[in-house]
Amino acid sequence: MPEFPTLAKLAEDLESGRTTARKLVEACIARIADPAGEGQRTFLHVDKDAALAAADAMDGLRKAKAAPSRYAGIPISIKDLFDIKGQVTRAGSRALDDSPPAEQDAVTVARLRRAGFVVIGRTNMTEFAYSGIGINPHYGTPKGAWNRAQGHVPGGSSAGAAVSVLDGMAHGALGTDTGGSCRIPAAYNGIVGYKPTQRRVPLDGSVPLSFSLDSIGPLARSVSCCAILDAVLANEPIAPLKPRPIQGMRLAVPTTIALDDLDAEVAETFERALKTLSDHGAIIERIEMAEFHDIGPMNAKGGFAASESYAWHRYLITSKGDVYDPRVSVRIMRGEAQSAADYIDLLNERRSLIARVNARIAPYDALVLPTTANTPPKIADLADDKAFTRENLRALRNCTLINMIDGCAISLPAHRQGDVPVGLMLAGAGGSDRRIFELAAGMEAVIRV
Ligand SMILES: NC(=O)CC[C@H](N)C(=O)O
Repeated sequence: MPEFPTLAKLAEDLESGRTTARKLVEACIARIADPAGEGQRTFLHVDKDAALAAADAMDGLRKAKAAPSRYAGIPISIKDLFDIKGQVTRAGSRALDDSPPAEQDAVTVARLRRAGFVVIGRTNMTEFAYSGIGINPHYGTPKGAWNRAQGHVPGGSSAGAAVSVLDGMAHGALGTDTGGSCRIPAAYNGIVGYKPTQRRVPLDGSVPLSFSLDSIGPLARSVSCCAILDAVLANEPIAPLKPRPIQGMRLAVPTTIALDDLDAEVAETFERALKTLSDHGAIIERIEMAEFHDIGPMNAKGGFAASESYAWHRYLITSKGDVYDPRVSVRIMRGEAQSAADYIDLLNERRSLIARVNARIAPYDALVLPTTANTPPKIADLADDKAFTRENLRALRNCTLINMIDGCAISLPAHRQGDVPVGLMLAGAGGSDRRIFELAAGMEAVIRV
């Protein structure tokens, strides 16, 4: 598989004139169009003319020394969940086909454009962002990085986002993460995915799954690529990332739930990464997190996603229910049975959970855990609903813990070159985004021995 450049390398090449925005966009479009590749299933829409026009505009500004940032002209992909002015937002569904085109860009899309990034197209996703697996029965499922001849899932819901970065069809991707949807596809494809503290990045102009948990984040090829995109999304200055030395990092491994039922490759890779970190001087403590036991019962009636998505879908699903993926509609309809009191209980229980977990993890720099319990399953093995449900839960379980505690987290590739991709997740309390980036930058190079 070819190694594609980081945003820093692309910025250097643009600055020195070794490449241009037009060349970058043309190369991405050619890769998307390659009939032997995954482009057809990765993108739901590519506006070639608009991307080329934006690229030429950035090349012009750079020549005039007026580029809006060092990254101006770099093509990025946008998950189909976001509004792009003039385009219909379908959220990976057919139920929104008759919707009018968006009148304006989502706030996050507008921020990326303001920094000069070029929108290359809309990426495929699981319908309405449900599931961590990445299967879409309406538009096809892009094959993930692992064992392409056999066809393994890309992870989801930001499935096309991850594959677009993996295959050089874009150099960064805009995704969303409600229960792992930036981190899972990143882990399954050997790239980096980031879930920010929810409140840092505005949700305006994106289709909600669960507005309490939805977070908007990047998928890209390195920690610093994600930090750059995250800064743009949060409307913060793009500050150079100072990697934290591993020596002296205080890391906690939650032994409750997070290490249950791991595939052998996940367990081995995780333990090897911990050993490497400890050899480099990290102080690693395995801690019980009894609070995590509360989360399963909290979600027994479908959790926030059921009531919040049901509120959004209830009219649409009455008229268009037949075109929904039944695996999605069955989960949305769980919201019908939740009462207002159930929902209020959930809000209160979550508030208490966040306070207790934050107190427990306060002495540590970060939590460290496997991003997913499983390695990417074969697409063909998930035709059976039971197998799908089981693997979906194993994909989502660890990531969801962090959405429930209103935290932030990054998934880093931890496997050896050539092995099945396995992600290592570093997570912190809400608001510790900068620290998580600095810690991740410090360990990124050494954990992939
Ligand atoms: N969008 C996501 O992050 C997936 C999360 C969602 N909790 C699901 O179960 O499908």
